[in-house]
Amino acid sequence: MKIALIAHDGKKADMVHFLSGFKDILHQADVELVATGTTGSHIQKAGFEVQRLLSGPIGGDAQIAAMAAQKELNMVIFFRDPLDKHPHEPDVQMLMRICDVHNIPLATNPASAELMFKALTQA
Ligand SMILES: O=C(CO)COP(=O)(O)O
Repeated sequence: MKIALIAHDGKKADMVHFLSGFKDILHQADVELVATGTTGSHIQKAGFEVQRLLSGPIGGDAQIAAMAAQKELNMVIFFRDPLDKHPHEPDVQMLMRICDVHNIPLATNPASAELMFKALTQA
């Protein structure tokens, strides 16, 4: 199970808080985490093992999209900040589109992500 994690700056604390509530699942041997650069450093500091890609604005979102297109991801958690502007908005839209093209579960807020993670515990 490979899970991609991305959070805009205004949502990084929410991401760490969210993941901390699911430590048991996330520390399982068959769970791999991958994240955009800065999100990944926050996640690492919180004690999780995570593969860090480029920072979002310089291509990290695009790298995650490429992994999704190659069917390397089982799930994408992308906490977007709808109240902020992002210079790489085209990459953000592209990543979400690719998830839809390939039918990859995508959560863009903690409530949806929680439902998806709870489903994992029942699988
Ligand atoms: O910009 C992002 C998502 O669009 C996230 O990138 P960082 O994790 O590098 O901040």
